[in-house]
Amino acid sequence: MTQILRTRPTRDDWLAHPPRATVRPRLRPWLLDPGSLTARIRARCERFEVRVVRQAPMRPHPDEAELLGLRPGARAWLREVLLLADGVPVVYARSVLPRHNLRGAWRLFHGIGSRPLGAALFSDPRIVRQPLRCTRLDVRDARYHRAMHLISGQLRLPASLWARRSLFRLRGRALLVSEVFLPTILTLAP
Ligand SMILES: C=C(O[C@@H]1C=C(C(=O)O)C=C[C@H]1O)C(=O)O
Repeated sequence: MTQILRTRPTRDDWLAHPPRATVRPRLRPWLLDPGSLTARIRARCERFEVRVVRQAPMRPHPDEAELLGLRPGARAWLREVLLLADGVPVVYARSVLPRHNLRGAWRLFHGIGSRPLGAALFSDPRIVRQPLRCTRLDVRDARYHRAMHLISGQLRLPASLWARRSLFRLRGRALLVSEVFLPTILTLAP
């Protein structure tokens, strides 16, 4: 019998609240904090660093495209970074911006370089964050494998990783930011 792997997570797998039964208590504040993840990490380490892994036009994950109202297969601007606390990767983050949103107000996205996106997002009162959603990524999801690839040799990944995401809107135009928490996030104070 051929096993049909559903591509997941689909939209309905992203939850408004992390389930108490499956999310470790120390991880919950990281999934739920509506503030800047950059600021939260910075407050818990000596040296914070954004390592830009890729910033280029790419096809987003199907559920990302759906959330951004892009037709399947459409390309968008993808920014992938690792956030490091005292030299250790603690988050794999990916931000997706529809290319037609790149002009105008979201042009900040283009030139941000290795400065943390969050610093720009949370300093502009015109930018509104939509509610956070979270999910557990496992080997069925390309983002799990991407995180695995990016930190291969540095960390051993568990069978699944919790992630959160939210839309940021500026003049109605959306940017999707997703943050995958690596096991090392638990070495920081909750
Ligand atoms: C949205 C934020 O920006 C962080 C920094 C990012 C970047 O520099 O690409 C991406 C995602 C976030 O973890 C934040 O700090 O909350």
